[in-house]
Amino acid sequence: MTLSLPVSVSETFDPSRWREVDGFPLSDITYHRGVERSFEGGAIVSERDLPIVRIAFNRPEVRNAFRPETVDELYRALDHARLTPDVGAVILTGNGPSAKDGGWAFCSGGDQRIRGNDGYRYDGGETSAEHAKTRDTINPQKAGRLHILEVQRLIRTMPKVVIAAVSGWAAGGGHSLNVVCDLSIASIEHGRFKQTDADVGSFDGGYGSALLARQVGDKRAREIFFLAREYSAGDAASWGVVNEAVPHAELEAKAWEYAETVIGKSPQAIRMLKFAFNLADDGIAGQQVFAGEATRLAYMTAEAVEGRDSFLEKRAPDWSPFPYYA
Ligand SMILES: CC(C)(COP(=O)(O)OP(=O)(O)OC[C@H]1O[C@@H](n2cnc3c(N)ncnc32)[C@H](O)[C@@H]1OP(=O)(O)O)[C@@H](O)C(=O)NCCC(=O)NCCSC(=O)CCC(=O)c1ccccc1C(=O)O
Repeated sequence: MTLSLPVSVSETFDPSRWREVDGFPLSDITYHRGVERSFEGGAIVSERDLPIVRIAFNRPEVRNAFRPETVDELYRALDHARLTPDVGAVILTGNGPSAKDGGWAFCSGGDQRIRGNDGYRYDGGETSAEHAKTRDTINPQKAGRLHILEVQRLIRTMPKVVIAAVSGWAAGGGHSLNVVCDLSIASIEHGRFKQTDADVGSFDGGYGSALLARQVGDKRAREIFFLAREYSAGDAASWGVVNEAVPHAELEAKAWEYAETVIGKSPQAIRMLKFAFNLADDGIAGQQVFAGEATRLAYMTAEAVEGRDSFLEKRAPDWSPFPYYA
């Protein structure tokens, strides 16, 4: 097999770090796995997977707005990353710039052109031209969806660290996606933030507002939603909406650095910490996720093995070797 670099998908993308993930027919996002390569005379002689993936919105001409197909693809890629046991960190970003006007976006939320009364509508396939997709091209057979909220829950509950690399606009539902990611880095030149939900008659009354208030404080969160004013990457860093603002050219390298640091830690400790951070805010659902991991740990003990084996061997369990710790 000849090893080669992947096609570049964004000006911020470094093909030497990534390979395309096979088996995913994608149109609205891109999905790559981090690799370490060795070269001889300019040719790649070997390639080793690293525990990092890169998932990116790929609709730069509409500021990376999402339609139901985008959300389906995003969910599938994130879930694949969740289930891949040797992946520990996910970088979520937006490809760019727009070929139309050079603008950059992380994500501008739901695609307003195909918003119906019951949610966002699937494409009817009448046109493949991205810019011609309007409410007249939707598929009338398929119900509207608001399943970006399922993506939010997946990011929140996946036992891996999701790092937002905010390459441009984070607006509306894109603003909320940044909020729900575990860590965030924004481009100083192009990272711009605006919570436009109330401008277009939408409202993220879940993580997008509640977690934002945790991050920036209640008054500031209300300001961001009620006034819907644009704010900069610098503001976002000083308010706690992102961890750091860095020069655009360094954005993905910084995200990689964060991911590399995270995967240098104990997978179990990171998993337990992420779920512990979520627990109080997520109520019983958060407790369930944390307790699920605690159960996995318990299954690894001789005490739990004795419980299973005694059942299978049709005998009374012998708990005597196991102290009542205090
Ligand atoms: C993001 C902007 C501020 C960028 O402004 P600017 O740089 O001046 O670029 P524009 O010229 O406006 O845009 C370029 C081009 O892109 C098109 N476009 C941009 N955003 C969208 C979009 N969201 N949908 C469709 N098209 C978009 C724009 O029309 C231009 O196209 P041309 O053909 O070239 O003219 C600015 O673009 C902007 O404000 N965009 C809209 C932001 C917005 O309001 N988004 C929707 C918020 S509501 C939402 O996201 C709902 C999400 C959801 O599903 C949900 C469901 C249930 C509960 C909660 C949620 C949730 O909020 O998450």
